[in-house]
Amino acid sequence: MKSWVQSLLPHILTDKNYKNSTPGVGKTTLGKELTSRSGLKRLKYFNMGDLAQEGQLYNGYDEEYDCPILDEDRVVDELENQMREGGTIVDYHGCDFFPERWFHVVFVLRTDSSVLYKRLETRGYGEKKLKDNIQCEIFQVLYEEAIAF
Ligand SMILES: Nc1ncnc2c1ncn2[C@@H]1O[C@H](COP(=O)(O)OP(=O)(O)O)[C@@H](O)[C@H]1O
Repeated sequence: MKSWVQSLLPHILTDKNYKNSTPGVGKTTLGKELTSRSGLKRLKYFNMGDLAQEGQLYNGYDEEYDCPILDEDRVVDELENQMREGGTIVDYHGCDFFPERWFHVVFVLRTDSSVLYKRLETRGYGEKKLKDNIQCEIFQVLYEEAIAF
């Protein structure tokens, strides 16, 4: 994934597995809701942001966007065994560095730009990060990425 896109977006839904979208569109909310409603054959939920933080799966820091840079190879290594089992929802903003064989379906969540703006503002995003994320949503960057996946 291009680093500027990676830094813009904090989180993909991946039985084989689901996920893909701009921050603030509702991936975490929906992912957890799906997991809680999945009954006895319960789906597993992985939030890539949390996973990366727990394992410190970073290979640098992006000063411009004030966020750590994900070490994609280590993330793939970390998830490989879990993904082989299936039944997993992966919550992340992009999908292009994940092996295609991991997923049955990728969902791209979308939110009206004005709603998204307020949500990201509430998160305390700086002006540049806020503006770039909104532009990313308007220009459908992650949607296009998912289509090409
Ligand atoms: N369907 C929805 N309707 C209204 N608010 C929502 C909905 N989904 C999420 N939200 C709210 O939007 C904010 C961002 O949701 P979140 O799930 O954290 O997004 P993401 O994981 O994509 O960053 C949260 O405050 C959440 O409560």
